Amino acid sequence: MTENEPAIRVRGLRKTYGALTAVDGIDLDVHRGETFALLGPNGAGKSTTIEILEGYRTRTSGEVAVLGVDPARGDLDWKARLGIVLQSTAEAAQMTVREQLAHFAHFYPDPRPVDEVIEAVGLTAKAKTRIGKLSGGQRRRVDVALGIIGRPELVFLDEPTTGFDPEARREFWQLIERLKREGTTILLTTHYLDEAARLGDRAGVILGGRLVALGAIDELGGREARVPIVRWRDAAGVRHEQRTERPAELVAAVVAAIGGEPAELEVIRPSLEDVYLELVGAAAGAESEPEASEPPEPEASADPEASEPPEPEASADPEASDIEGVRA
Ligand SMILES: Nc1ncnc2c1ncn2[C@@H]1O[C@H](COP(=O)(O)OP(=O)(O)OP(=O)(O)O)[C@@H](O)[C@H]1O
Repeated sequence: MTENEPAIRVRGLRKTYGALTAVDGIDLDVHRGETFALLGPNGAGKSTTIEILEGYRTRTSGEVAVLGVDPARGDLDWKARLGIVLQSTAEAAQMTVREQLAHFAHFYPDPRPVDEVIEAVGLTAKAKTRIGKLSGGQRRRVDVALGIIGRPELVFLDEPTTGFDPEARREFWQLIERLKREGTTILLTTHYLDEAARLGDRAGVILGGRLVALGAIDELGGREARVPIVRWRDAAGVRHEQRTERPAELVAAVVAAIGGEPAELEVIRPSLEDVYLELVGAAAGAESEPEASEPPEPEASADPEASEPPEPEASADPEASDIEGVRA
């Protein structure tokens, strides 16, 4: 792959499981060295997308290149350039943390030192503990450690901090920031919007298998969505709310008008979470309305089944069950 080629290039990606369309025509580039957050509610199609990129799932149609390689044809050398943290991983319960990491380090040409990785995920005190005896959050840290032990160019993190306590999440953020500084490309899915905002350079929101918003973290949803809101209560007790690009000016004017401190004054800058919830809410509202762009209308055909045309590739799916393949 060339310098300018994105780390991940996706065009028209579709995935159906029998009659269900889980991914419905996604176009996406993730640039080298960037941290991209893929956001969306449960069942939106994030894991399906990520697992296709990792080579763990076949796609129904579309083009995909990950580090210049089609994941459907990725060999072990290609896999060794990736770091993968799946949503859940079955580790060897009988092995200690250090044994497990040392075992996986052997699969890679230039692994990170085992103890350095153990420290980076905050498991130094548990290095000699059997994995079966770790807490859920501690096991998740082992998953993350396994994902980065091979010094990957590109890391896939599928809900990496689920089950972490707040302190562990902060430590994890520091670890990701370190990977970013080293130039690692990161594709992250998370339900924690503060995490996406803190770590992500850009984000995409996926809903019903479609990418409905894409952009820099602080621009997602458009400029309008980010305009600060000023709220206060006037001397008569009436509540006011106003959106303005110049909140300080407005507050100064209100103070001057009231002749003192306004009651219950708040200046709010909508967060990524506010914008995300608005996007998801708007899409849910639009879904209940008829879509002009998506025929057929009832009168378009005499065929009662014409509203759900069977698609050639949507028939028997050989992998409609579980993830195939193993970690590199
Ligand atoms: N192996 C499978 N067989 C059949 N349907 C599947 C399979 N895997 C996922 N699906 C369906 O595809 C859709 C997308 O699922 P996916 O796991 O990609 O969503 P997600 O966005 O990752 O959700 P979550 O946030 O809950 O992890 C869902 O409706 C899910 O039920």
